[in-house]
Amino acid sequence: DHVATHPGGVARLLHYPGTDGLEQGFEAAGAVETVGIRPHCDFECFTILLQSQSSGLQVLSPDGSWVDAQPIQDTFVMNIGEIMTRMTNGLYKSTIHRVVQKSKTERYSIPFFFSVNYDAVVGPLPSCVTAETPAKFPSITAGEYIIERLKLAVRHNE
Ligand SMILES: O=C(O)CCC(=O)C(=O)O
Ligand SMILES: [Fe+2]
Repeated sequence: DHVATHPGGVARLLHYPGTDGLEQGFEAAGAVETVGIRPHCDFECFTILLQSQSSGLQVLSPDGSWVDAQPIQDTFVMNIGEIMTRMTNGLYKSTIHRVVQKSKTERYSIPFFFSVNYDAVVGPLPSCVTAETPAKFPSITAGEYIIERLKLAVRHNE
């Protein structure tokens, strides 16, 4: 529709080398911090992820446990991003996920982050705002929001 006439889109080409020897005692070794990607939500509207047949991607379940998103041949994983959460006023929740590379097999993945137009103002859609659930997020352009989140992520990794 009108917020996706010239949408932003970014793809990452990721390679996680095999981690020989980390399979046992992985968590104890504190390797979660160093091999893979820390827990995060994607910022954009949604993500389409292609992953090789080596596992590693995990999704945080509402009960607080990490669930393996086992690769399924010829399928993509879709993640809801934070812009979608904001547009739906929290109804569609962005998924917290991480990558824990503890396999001897190397892993490749290609996430494609689909944003709406960077100059589109995103905020809770009128159909998602009611008297019982007032707007939980201010409106902001998608581009400004993504820059803000990227800056935070960079600061976090310092
Ligand atoms: O490599 C993966 O499977 C996930 C990558 C990811 O979550 C990200 O780049 O935001
Ligand atoms: Fe991600």
